[in-house]
Amino acid sequence: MGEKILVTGGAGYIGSHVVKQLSQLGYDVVVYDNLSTGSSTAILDGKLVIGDLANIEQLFQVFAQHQFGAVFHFAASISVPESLQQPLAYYSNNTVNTLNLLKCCQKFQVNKLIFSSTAAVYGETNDSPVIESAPTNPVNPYGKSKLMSETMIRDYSDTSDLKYVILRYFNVAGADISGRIGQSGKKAAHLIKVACDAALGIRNAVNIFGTDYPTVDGTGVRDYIHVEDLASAHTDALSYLENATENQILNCGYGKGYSVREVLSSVQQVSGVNFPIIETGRRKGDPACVVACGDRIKQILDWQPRYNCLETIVRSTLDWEKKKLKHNLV
Ligand SMILES: NC(=O)c1ccc[n+]([C@@H]2O[C@H](COP(=O)([O-])OP(=O)(O)OC[C@H]3O[C@@H](n4cnc5c(N)ncnc54)[C@H](O)[C@@H]3O)[C@@H](O)[C@H]2O)c1
Ligand SMILES: O=c1ccn([C@@H]2O[C@H](COP(=O)(O)OP(=O)(O)O[C@H]3O[C@H](CO)[C@@H](O)[C@H](O)[C@H]3O)[C@@H](O)[C@H]2O)c(=O)[nH]1
Repeated sequence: MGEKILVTGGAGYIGSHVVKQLSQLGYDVVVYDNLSTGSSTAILDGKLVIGDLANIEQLFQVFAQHQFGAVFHFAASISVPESLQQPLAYYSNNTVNTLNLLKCCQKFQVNKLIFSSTAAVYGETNDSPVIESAPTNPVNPYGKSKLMSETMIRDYSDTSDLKYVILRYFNVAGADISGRIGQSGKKAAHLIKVACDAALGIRNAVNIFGTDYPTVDGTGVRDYIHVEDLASAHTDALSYLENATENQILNCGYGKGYSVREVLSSVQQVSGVNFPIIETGRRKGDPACVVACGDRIKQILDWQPRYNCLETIVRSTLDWEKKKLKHNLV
């Protein structure tokens, strides 16, 4: 067996894809997850400990039981609109619970951390594509809660042996290429998933949130990254940390933006269903355009994305949503 790795939130959408790839590489994985949005069936390999990061005593026990070589920290609450309604819940789950995890790393001398951050830390930015050194001005509690976590990680690292890679994900979509896992969270309302649901008749229509943005066609522009490529960025980050002398903050995106209309048209074309589209007002907290400069991650980690194509991303999401429908998993 390889090095022992702790994966918080490994029963969730992105975490489960990383657990799969880590196991394929021979790592010995322990998932710590409260199953609030994740599912035990998403863990294809490795051991699951059901527990909440707020329960620091249980977390201490897990660290005491295993000698972890590294920690991947995915567990969090992830909905921007929900964070605007329940900011304190987001600061508790995303910021305070990251502090709990850092206390465990300190107590048990675990010195490698890979943290799931987000493009939401940049907020409204005039830069497109956005580089990692751009100002961080998050416009919603979700983004702020993640930026606070980044700050704690950086400050703790400055005074300890902790080495970290903070990965700032852009818009994650798609599913396991072999069709075994994908996004299952009931509250997930990401654009590509919602559009696939409409194509499959699970919902009647798709709302476009805002048509008056200063973008190519007035709708929001985002950089969509396939979850398999995002997962391989994590295993590359772990390899990097094996010999790292420097910490890294890296964007995870392809550097190409698509508007909401372009995404909807791709889903209609791939599915062959012209579901209704309703133009509505802007959603609070949404920036106009968020596109990564993805040069640094390729340079530092030698990351080589394999699924950099909107149609591929849409097709794999649609296949997964079809499978969920067929097996009554919706
Ligand atoms: N999905 C995206 O587009 C996206 C974009 C940027 C960043 N991220 C970040 O990636 C990470 C994973 O997101 P995801 O899309 O896989 O979400 P997800 O909801 O599918 O996964 C989160 C997992 O964490 C678990 N969890 C939540 N709170 C917990 C707690 N207190 N204790 C133990 N387990 C807990 C959930 O049960 C779930 O399994 C998050 O940190 C998120 O902020 C996601
Ligand atoms: O029914 C919908 C859903 C979304 N959108 C638009 O589609 C774009 C993408 O929205 P969505 O898929 O909800 O993702 P974001 O709000 O961009 O946020 C995602 O991407 C961020 C990083 O960029 C992550 O931090 C968040 O966790 C993740 O939800 C935005 O312009 C939305 O306004 C619609 O028009 N209609």
